[in-house]
This record gives sequence, C-alpha cells and structure tokens, in this order.
Amino acid sequence: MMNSLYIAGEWLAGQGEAFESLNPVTQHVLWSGQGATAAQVESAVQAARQAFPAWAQRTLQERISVLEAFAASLKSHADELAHCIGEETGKPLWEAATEVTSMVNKIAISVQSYRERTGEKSGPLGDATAVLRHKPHGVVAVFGPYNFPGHLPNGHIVPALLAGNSVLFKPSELTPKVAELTVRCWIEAGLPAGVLNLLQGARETGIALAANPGIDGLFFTGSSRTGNHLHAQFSGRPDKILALEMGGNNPLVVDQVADLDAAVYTIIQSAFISAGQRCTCARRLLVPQGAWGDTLLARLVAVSATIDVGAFDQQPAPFMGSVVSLAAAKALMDAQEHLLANGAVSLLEMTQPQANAALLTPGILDVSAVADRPDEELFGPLLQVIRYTDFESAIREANNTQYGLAAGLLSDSEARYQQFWLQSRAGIVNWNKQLTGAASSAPFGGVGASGNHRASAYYAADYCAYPVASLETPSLVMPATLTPGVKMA
Ligand SMILES: NC(=O)C1=CN([C@@H]2O[C@H](COP(=O)(O)OP(=O)(O)OC[C@H]3O[C@@H](n4cnc5c(N)ncnc54)[C@H](O)[C@@H]3O)[C@@H](O)[C@H]2O)C=CC1
Ligand SMILES: O=C(O)CCC(=O)N[C@@H](CCC(=O)O)C(=O)O
Repeated sequence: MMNSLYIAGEWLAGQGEAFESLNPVTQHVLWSGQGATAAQVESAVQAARQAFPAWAQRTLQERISVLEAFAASLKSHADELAHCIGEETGKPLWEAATEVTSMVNKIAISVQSYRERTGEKSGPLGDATAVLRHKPHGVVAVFGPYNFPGHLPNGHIVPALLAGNSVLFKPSELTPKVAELTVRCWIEAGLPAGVLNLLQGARETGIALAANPGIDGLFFTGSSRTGNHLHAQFSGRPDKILALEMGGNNPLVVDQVADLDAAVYTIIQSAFISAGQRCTCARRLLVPQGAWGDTLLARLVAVSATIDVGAFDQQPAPFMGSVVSLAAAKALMDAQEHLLANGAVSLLEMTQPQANAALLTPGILDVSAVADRPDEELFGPLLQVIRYTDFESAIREANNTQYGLAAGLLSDSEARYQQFWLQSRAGIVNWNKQLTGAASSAPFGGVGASGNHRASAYYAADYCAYPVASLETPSLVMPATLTPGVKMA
C-alpha cells in the first residue's frame, strides 16, 4: 500500500479507510491510499509538539529562508504541480498555472504581512520601554478545500510556519495528490521533520484531528456546513484559535450601464470561472426589470452559450473545466431540477453532455418567481437571476442571505456605489470589477455564515500569532512616589 501520510519526517501508510482520487472527466484513478486513523493523528500531533519549540526558536530570518526555498521548489516543479492541480480538480491548465503562481507569491506577501501586522514594535513608556512582540500558538491544524487544493491550504500553512507554529495538514479527500506534491516541495526546501505533517483522509480523519486535545488552533477553509460544525465543537474552548473561511451566496447587482458587453464579460468572469467553484463566485445576479435588463440577459445568455467547456488539458484551452466529481455534477443537476420544479425559468439550461464525465455547461435560471428561494451556496456553474424594480429593493435582495462573503455592483453611478457599499454586508464589496480573483495582498474573509471574523490572505498573520505586550527596564528601582497605604520604612 502506498505511503500516504507524512509524520515526523517519514512517509507512512495510512491505516484508516482506503480512498482514491479520480480525474473528474476520464474517471482514471490518479491517487490511492488510506487515511490516517485517530491513533495516527495522535502520533502526528506528538511529532508536531516535539518539533514546535526548536522551530519557534529559530530566528525569523531562518524561517524566511526555508519559506524562500519552498518558493524556489514550487517554481522548479511548477509545470508538474499545475498538471496535477488540473487533472485532480478538472480546472484548465492555464488556470492551474495561475494557482501555482499564487502559491509562490504567497511567500513574499506573508513575510511583508508578518512584519507589518505582527512584527516587533517598541517605544518609551514612563521610565520603561513598552515592547510589542508576537508568539506562535503552537501546533495548528490546517483543513483545505478541493477547489484550490494548492493555494488555499498554502494561505494558512505559509503564515503559520512563518510565525513559528508547527502544522498538521489535512487536505480535501478529493485532492490528495496535489497535497502530497506540495509537501514534497516543503521537504525539498529543508523544512525540519515534524514541523509539517500530512494527514490524508476523509471526514473521519478530519473529525479525529479537530477533536485532538493536542492542537492549539485550527485554520479551516471549506463549506459553511463543516465550518459551523467546527465552531460548535470549539465552543467553550477560548484557549484554541479557530479561523473559518467558508462559502457564500454572493449577489452581483447590475444597474443600467453604458457598456453592456463589459457588463456581460464581468458577469461571466464572476459566475463561471473555475466552473463556478470559487467561494467568491456570483450566485445571484440582480437585474433591473424592463427592456434594458431583458437586452442584458439576452446577450449574457448568448455569450454564455458559446463558452468552451472541456477537459483540463484540452487544446485549444477551454474557459471552463469540469466540476470536481460526478457526485458534485449530480448534486448541481439535482439543484437545477429542484429550482425548475419550484417556478424557476430556464434562460440557459445547465447540461451534463456526457453522463460519465463531470463536465457541466453554464446554466442561467430566472428564479424571481420561486417562493422561499433556498439560501444555499450552489458550488458550480449555475447562476440565479432575480429581477428587481428599484435600486433599494436590489440592495435589500442582495442582503437577503445568511452569508456575507462577496457582493458587487456594476453601475456607472458613483453615488449608487456609495449607497451599495454602505448598505451591503460582506467582506468583499466591488464596484465594476468581477467578484472573483481577490488579491492576496488584501484581507480575505466574510461575515455572517461566511466566516468568524478572522480574515485570511493578508490578515492571516493575525490568527497565526498572539501579541505579547511587555513593559521592560533593565534594573528595578523604587518609584519616586509611593502609593498611599504602603510603608517601606
Ligand atoms: N471563504 C473561503 O475562503 C473559501 C471557501 N470555500 C468553500 O469550500 C467549499 C468547498 O470545499 P469542500 O472541500 O467541499 O469543503 P468541506 O467543508 O466539505 O471540506 C473541507 C475540509 O473539511 C473536512 N471535513 C469535512 N467534514 C468534517 C468534519 N465533520 N469534521 C472535520 N473535518 C471535516 C474535509 O475532509 C476537508 O478536508 C465551498 O463551500 C466553498 O465556498 C472554498 C474556498 C475558499
Ligand atoms: O487567499 C488569498 O490569498 C486571496 C483570496 C483568493 O485567492 N481568492 C480567490 C479564491 C476564492 C475561493 O477560495 O474560492 C478568489 O477570490 O478568486
């Protein structure tokens, strides 16, 4: 059996449930192995605990050097890694290559952020010096989603290691091969044994890791359902840090704009990039009632119908690859059917051209007439249109969600954008820009059911270390004035 786990600097066979990852289009097996059992999770936690003090005590510059060696290793394996991301997730090679670039860029951005947000500061305070420094939490678990199997776990792992934590990495069970390749790059970079441990496995492994008393924190990117579960599990544990980056039901409001084609292009980039499998994708498109809105939708449907959908390595390259699995494709087709049965009108029906491949064509449904629209994230290329009468009702509808990750406005009016910005409730609020493609140099996170106020990306430094405030003076001296009631004579 393949050695699927990396614990204390050794590759080991998992002893838990067997699982495999498949190319979502061809169904070829790409990776197979066994997950970590609770006992193996425990031994990884022990390894991370043992490795932590020495790693934390290295100088910042020594840790940065290892991170930079990791960036170099990623670069030297860039084509292999992009190919692996493409074949395992189904995303086209051009897009997988941008994911690898984001992973490389994460190093310099995290170093800058560490220095700016969690560095060291000092200044005089009375007859002492006030010093602010930061310490790592200790041993942290990182849970990754499948949609960016390299970039998103990397967005927790890099700042966590930089701050001096040791890490237990539990990747998505749908993308074990990308995780393995990433860990091999860390090994090539010279990361000491035990500082990063890889725990492959499905839900059972995740449950065992989240429940292990030896972790000091858990950084999670994934669905709102799992994130909520973890939040409940961590209640009453203020000693453990929990950072949750979860999904969204993101609104994109369209006002009547002069450049209709620019609006259509921006909607497509917002809704259908990565086959709709980004947490920032537009799920709900709010379009004004009337002739202009009708024209916009007709053009959107016409252009969306021509979008190239194909295998990750198809040439010429498609815009959209597949969704991650046949099961995900089925769930999306079922969700479309459910909406259609409840009064949605199909403007462009999402289809699955081949039953045994997870390729879906873009879908656009007008759900204005659907009563009690489910406030759920449909994680795929299915855009729901809601027609609105006036701008105030569009903003109300945009906010009509438990989530709060991303919201956008396409409008030529700055006054309307100001109103939208003030009244919308989300961690990302864009004006005339696509909802997707958030910058790593900015904080990234949502409110409501989208996160727990611990933004990631540029602000990840904040949850990877805790501040220590010190008042320091080299010698102990009596104050000139004593407090009343204390007699030193
Ligand atoms: N806000 C953000 O930054 C982002 C959010 N996402 C969200 O991620 C989702 C897609 O990713 P998925 O991999 O499907 O998420 P998921 O929630 O199914 O899985 C995430 C991780 O949690 C593990 N897990 C599942 N149940 C668990 C449990 N009960 N206890 C412990 N661990 C458990 C999984 O094995 C996996 O490692 C979408 O909802 C998307 O919106 C994706 C990317 C970014
Ligand atoms: O985490 C970062 O460095 C920046 C945020 C980011 O990359 N966002 C992407 C991915 C969204 C997703 O996770 O699905 C985006 O906004 O497209």
